[in-house]
Amino acid sequence: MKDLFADLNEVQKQAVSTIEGPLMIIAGAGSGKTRVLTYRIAHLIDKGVDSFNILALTFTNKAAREMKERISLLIGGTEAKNLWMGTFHSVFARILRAEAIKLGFPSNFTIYDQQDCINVIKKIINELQLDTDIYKPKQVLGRISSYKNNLITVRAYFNNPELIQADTAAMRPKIGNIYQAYVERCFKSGAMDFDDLLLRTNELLTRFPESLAKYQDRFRYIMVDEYQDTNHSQYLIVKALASRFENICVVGDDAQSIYAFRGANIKNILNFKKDYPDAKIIPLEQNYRSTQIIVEAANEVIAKNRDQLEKNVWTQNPSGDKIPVYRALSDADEANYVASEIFSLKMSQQKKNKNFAILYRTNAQSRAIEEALRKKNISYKVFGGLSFYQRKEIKDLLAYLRVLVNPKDQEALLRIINYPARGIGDTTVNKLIVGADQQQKSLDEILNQIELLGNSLGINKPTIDKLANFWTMIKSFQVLLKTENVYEVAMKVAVTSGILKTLKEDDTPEGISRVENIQELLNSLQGFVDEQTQLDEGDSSLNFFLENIALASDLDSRDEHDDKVSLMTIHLAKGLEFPVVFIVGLEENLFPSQMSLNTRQELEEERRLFYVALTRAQEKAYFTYATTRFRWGKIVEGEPSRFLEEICEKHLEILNISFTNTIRNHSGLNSDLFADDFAPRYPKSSDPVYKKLKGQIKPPQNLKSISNAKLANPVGGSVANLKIGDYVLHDRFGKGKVVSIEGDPENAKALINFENEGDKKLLLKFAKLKVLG
Ligand SMILES: Nc1ncnc2c1ncn2[C@@H]1O[C@H](COP(=O)(O)OP(=O)(O)OP(=O)(O)O)[C@@H](O)[C@H]1O
Ligand SMILES: [Mg+2]
Repeated sequence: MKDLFADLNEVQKQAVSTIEGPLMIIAGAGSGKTRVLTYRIAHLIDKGVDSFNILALTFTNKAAREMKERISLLIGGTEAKNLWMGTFHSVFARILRAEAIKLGFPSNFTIYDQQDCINVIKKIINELQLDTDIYKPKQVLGRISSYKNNLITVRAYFNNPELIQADTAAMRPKIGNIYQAYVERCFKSGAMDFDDLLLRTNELLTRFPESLAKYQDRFRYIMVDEYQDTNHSQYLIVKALASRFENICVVGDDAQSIYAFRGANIKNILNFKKDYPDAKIIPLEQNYRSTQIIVEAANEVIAKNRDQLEKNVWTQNPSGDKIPVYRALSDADEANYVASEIFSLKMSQQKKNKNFAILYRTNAQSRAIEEALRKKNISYKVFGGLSFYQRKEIKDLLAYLRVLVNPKDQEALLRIINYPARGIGDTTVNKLIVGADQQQKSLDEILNQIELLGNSLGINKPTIDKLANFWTMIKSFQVLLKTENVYEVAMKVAVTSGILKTLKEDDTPEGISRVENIQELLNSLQGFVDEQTQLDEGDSSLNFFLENIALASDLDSRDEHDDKVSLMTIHLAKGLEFPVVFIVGLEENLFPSQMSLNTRQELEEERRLFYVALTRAQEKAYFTYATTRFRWGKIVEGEPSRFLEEICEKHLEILNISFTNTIRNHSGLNSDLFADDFAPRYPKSSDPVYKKLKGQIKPPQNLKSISNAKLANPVGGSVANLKIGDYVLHDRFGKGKVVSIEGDPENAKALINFENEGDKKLLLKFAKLKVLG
């Protein structure tokens, strides 16, 4: 056991050793809040608190995993295993699984992602014959989400004339009706959306005192990181759970509250003292992350905000380099500058790709940067954006799996009922939906009796047969699920449903990459099965796999061993740190965003976002802006962001760079430079910059063009020739010896005896094996 206190300063020690009673740590960026939380948990366990009684809520599941690992290292042993740590959504999804029946939901309820929710809303808007230009589905969903996060149920909505009036005044009087239909439909489908995971937890804790008592008793020590970004619903859950023992510790930074648009409520910080009058409040002011210049520049910007708690963040770190400001002539120029700078720092300072982050305000900005990095052969990973699990082919296969677990999941069922095409048209589907509504049944109940009911629903015999065949197939997969592991079942689904066959018929590069994606999903299922069988109490159910996917944020896939430059929006970068950070697109109307210029509060949130971005940097930060940028299909001109002007010139190194990146002027006269931006500038249509920009508008090349032959056996030749008695090396299981091989060459499986992991049966097609001979 390590001396926990050796790694902490005096104030941090005080925070870690205060274990009883309410405690709030409100402190600046990089001052060790997350570190204190980690050490505090280790200290609690060291003091004899059962890890079973500790709950810690983090911003991402990855952050929770890392904290757990750190705690294990600090205290040794396996105690940290029992800790409940994760995001609000994943922790309370787990609780709801156990308690769902009480709320009228099946325990295998589906978790709808945003796309599922939007699909449901679109259908409702359509059925109510409303105009989607007025009732924009995404906006309607946002509205419903904000009601839910403020615990305004449908009934509460209709009892609140003010809300109804507000929606009516916004020319959307039917929002309440959509909300009502939406909630009913989700309930009928046995599905919860993200907001429901919190709303239903609140319902559970309020309606069922015995459940409240049970979890209060269990979670005797509660900790919340990034407290500034909790919403009302989360606040109430924490408050309810903590009300018995009041051992609650929240850490946060009001200057980093950046999720107001999603309902985060900064008042939660201000109310803490009211809720717990005895609360101890500890400020941390020493920043350990960044150079002096970065800390001072960040302080200067945030000082312009009126709504903030007084703080004095300082650091003993070296003063560091000034922050270069690069004025680019276009987004492509900006991207090339960033890529060249990364390239040269890698050369001159032996930096690794993973030491760099490029942060931007909107996802769309990544495209130009990606292109520039690709040209320089710098590997990168884009976080956010369209995640792997949202791709059509992946959602299709997942929809089959969802129906197996929860046949009431109507979104999933409608997605696959005629995919791949099996002659069940929209008219038939509508008849099924109408029939189900009339008979107060769910679609799966109708399908269960389709041979009996089909006729009365006006469906002809051949179509009834098709429906019956489809449903028999689904049932047969469900039976399989009882005996086979989830990988085997998914493989069977992909083949038998015809998904793989249909995708393989398309031999364009896009089609091939879809097949690859399906194989990647199957790989991850195999990985999941392997991983769960290794854990003593692993839950290897399909349900658990699907839940992990539904709750996974893209950030969870960040791998420290992956040497890649990180590209992400600033919102995602919260809590992270990188040696070198580029903040790009520092232009008025982009950052601060155009949408935020209406009120002081909105502008202040943008400024906090800037503060978050800059304080991610440890050794060096860069600012860039472009005087012209390709946005919304046209070229727009940009002025430097006001945030640049809020930083004292002495912290900046103004680079006056020509288009070719050669001449640098280190004059430091940023005001001159900014003045220059009011002068007429590029582009004119005859201008080379304009032409260059236009040249960029090509659709992105699909880089994957792997032949079908390779797809059929992605492992290549070596494993194909595997013999009994060969020694092999597996990524995770280590060294082993082949005991037997079975099955046809396409689907051969080998039983391998691993030195440390014992016997495992692996499908050679996917197993990452190296033959040692
Ligand atoms: N007492 C200390 N001695 C040495 N390093 C420290 C100390 N406290 C914190 N650090 C380091 O400083 C960095 C910032 O710490 P941490 O991430 O905990 O700060 P934070 O307050 O949570 O930041 P943010 O506001 O960005 O979430 C980390 O690399 C951490 O290991
Ligand atoms: Mg932190």
